[in-house]
Amino acid sequence: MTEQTSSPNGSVATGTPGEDVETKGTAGQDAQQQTAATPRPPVKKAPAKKAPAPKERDRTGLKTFKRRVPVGPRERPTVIVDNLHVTYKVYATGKAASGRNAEKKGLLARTPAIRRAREVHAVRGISFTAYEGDSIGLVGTNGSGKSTLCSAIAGLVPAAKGAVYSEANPTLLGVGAALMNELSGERNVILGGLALGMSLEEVRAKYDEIVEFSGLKPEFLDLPMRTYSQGMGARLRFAIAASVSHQVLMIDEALSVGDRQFQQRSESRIRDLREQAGTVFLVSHALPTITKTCNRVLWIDQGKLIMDGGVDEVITAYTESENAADDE
Ligand SMILES: Nc1ncnc2c1ncn2[C@@H]1O[C@H](COP(=O)(O)OP(=O)(O)OP(=O)(O)O)[C@@H](O)[C@H]1O
Repeated sequence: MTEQTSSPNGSVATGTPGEDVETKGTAGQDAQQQTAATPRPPVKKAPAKKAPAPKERDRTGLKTFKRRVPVGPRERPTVIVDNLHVTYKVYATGKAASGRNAEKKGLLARTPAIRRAREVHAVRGISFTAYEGDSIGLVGTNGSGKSTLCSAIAGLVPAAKGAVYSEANPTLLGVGAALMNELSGERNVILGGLALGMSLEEVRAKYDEIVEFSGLKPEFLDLPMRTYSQGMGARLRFAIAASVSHQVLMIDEALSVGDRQFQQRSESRIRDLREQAGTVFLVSHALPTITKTCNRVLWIDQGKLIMDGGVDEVITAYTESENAADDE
């Protein structure tokens, strides 16, 4: 289990609270496998080095820890969110009315703008544990903190307080996920695949599958992404991201812009990812999509976790609360 850090090279440290930190990576595994396959002459054993002390906090304000007790595959926690708080500092411009503009306040006053810092407390003490095989829907009204929570899990926004621990580097797939607008769809498939850690050969091998999944017509692949509709862009992003297995994949409204056929394909792909023992978070206002793809739902309101439970239970409570608010 790792704390999600935002290290520039994307590496992730693994650890358990109170124990020493280990770095998880394929390089180390490869080295181990190589050692097993090729016998080497005995070498003098170096005195055991003291393992480095755990990182207290990185610049995201998150800690690193190592799991102590091995647990069964389906009970393996993949993400632990512990009393997480996220705040944004925003600057609101105000107008100081003075002199001949004294009576002209607001938009008409031509006096210098005053920048006032205001804090938005977007996530307020959320705690939960996600397990392998979980597909977790995040529901809540606009501005309740769902996207912020996902960004914090992905290490894209720092925690003001609390921590996020993650088994792997969570991948966040949002409607604004970074592809290059000036490049063609084809180039973006290659770029996106490389960004997800595939080699060029792997991307080439998966290219046709990605394009087919996206449902984009071949003639569009030569065109720059800026000429694509929002739905077409979202389909390509999802197709690229879904072409690799993710231990933790977060999808933030990225499915809502595709057509019905694409949504069905995506829902089925999310179920596959889940079955491959990954963890999927799905932010969506489309409750039927959540019902079809998730086994668990978190209801967030005003930055707080209101309910964490089975799909029917949480969706029913959330819908009732929404209906009651509409009646008021
Ligand atoms: N970059 C930002 N800077 C300042 N405030 C932000 C920023 N992003 C979000 N917020 C604020 O944080 C709060 C939570 O926003 P967030 O986008 O996480 O909610 P959400 O539940 O995902 O909303 P929606 O369903 O509309 O996408 C809101 O009050 C929002 O105004």
